Amino acid sequence: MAGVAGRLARLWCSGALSSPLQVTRFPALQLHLCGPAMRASQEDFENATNQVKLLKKDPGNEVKLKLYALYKQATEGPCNVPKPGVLDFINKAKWDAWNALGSLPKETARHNYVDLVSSLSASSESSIQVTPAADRKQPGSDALVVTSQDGITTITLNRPDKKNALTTQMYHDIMLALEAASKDDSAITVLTGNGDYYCSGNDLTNFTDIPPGGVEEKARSGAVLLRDFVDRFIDFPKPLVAVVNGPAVGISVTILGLFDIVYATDRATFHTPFSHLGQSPEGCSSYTFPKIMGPSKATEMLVFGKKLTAREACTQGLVTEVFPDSTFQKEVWVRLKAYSKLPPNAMRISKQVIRNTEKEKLHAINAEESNILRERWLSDECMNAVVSFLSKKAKL
Ligand SMILES: CCCC/C=C/CC(=O)SCCNC(=O)CCNC(=O)[C@H](O)C(C)(C)COP(=O)(O)OP(=O)(O)OC[C@H]1O[C@@H](n2cnc3c(N)ncnc32)[C@H](O)[C@@H]1OP(=O)(O)O
Repeated sequence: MAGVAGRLARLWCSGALSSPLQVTRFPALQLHLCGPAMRASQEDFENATNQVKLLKKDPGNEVKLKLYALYKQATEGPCNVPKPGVLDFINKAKWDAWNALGSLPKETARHNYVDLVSSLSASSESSIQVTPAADRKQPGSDALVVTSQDGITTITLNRPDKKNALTTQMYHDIMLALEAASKDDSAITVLTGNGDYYCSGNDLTNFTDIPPGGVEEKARSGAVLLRDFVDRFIDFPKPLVAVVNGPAVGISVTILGLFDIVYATDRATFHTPFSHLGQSPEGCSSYTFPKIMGPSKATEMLVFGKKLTAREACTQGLVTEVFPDSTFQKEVWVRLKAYSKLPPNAMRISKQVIRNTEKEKLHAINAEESNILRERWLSDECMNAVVSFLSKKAKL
């Protein structure tokens, strides 16, 4: 074990692996994206600040500076902070852009910001429509976008360049988002992905961020995180819908057994390659999958890593309905908007009637699966698989 851990550490030090730190797609936008919550009367403006996060293409520094300046002017008024030093290039460029707007009124700046974002959105072909609740707080990073509209709270995985792989930060943010969604006034909660993938599962670079306590401590804290994460899905009180917009891998597949409805594009695939990765099932799939599809079909997926097409997953009961990719978004959202108009308390209580008898059992299974995985993560089989992927030698 120490040998493989050492190889992992050496590979990391050699720079062969990518950084374990959260990669932010448009770092220059951070300041304005983290701005204060807007009032309801500024809904268009708030929508625009969210749409910026879903742009598929980096708009370039010039546009980012314009967005930054307009955001500052719209929210704080004319620039009256001290000019940064000449060597502080980035902050000076931002200051110059803001200062150049002179005494432009806040309302005009807001209007110009919305116009600029909508022109960028149109050219970036984003397929996701976003209108957040006026007072919704966004999670701590751009990798997750939470919106609320038409009685539906939507949690969107937003790391398309990494196939929406889940970083440690994203697990925490999803937990926070679920917590907030369980209390907000929406009737239905949706999890979906931005880009061509739904989710490629656990971000394998999570394994490279070894704390001072070493790999044992890493495995222990990973198991705690996993257990907490899955517990939130077990306990989620409202109808929970997965809108599977593309291929799904690993934990994003296993937790589908805890969703109430799973809609998939016909482009989606469902893959749980745990043996290939030296790992074992999580997300309560060791219980839900045999129950949903029978033990032998579950074994093909969870033990032998058989990848299912959307239609196969539907035949086996993991997916509720499959839609042609060309009409997927339209059909699914029309359907969900209609469902979201049903009486929310009745839906919540009916879900409880269906799910509550199993809750205790699911929590016990989650605890057991997390413990077993903690051991697996320390195995040579797992470490070799991770090293292999991170050194670009292997893909699924
Ligand atoms: C709390 C802890 C819980 C832990 C439990 C979880 C269990 C699991 O989820 S196990 C499943 C883990 N996932 C994987 O093993 C998938 C690994 N990825 C791949 O095999 C391929 O990337 C994939 C088949 C998904 C897509 O292949 P391609 O279409 O050829 O795309 P790329 O490989 O070029 O991917 C683009 C870009 O994204 C990075 N990527 C994708 N998935 C992951 C991932 N899971 N972890 C880290 N990085 C990922 C990939 O490396 C590419 O990055 P760049 O090379 O920097 O562009």
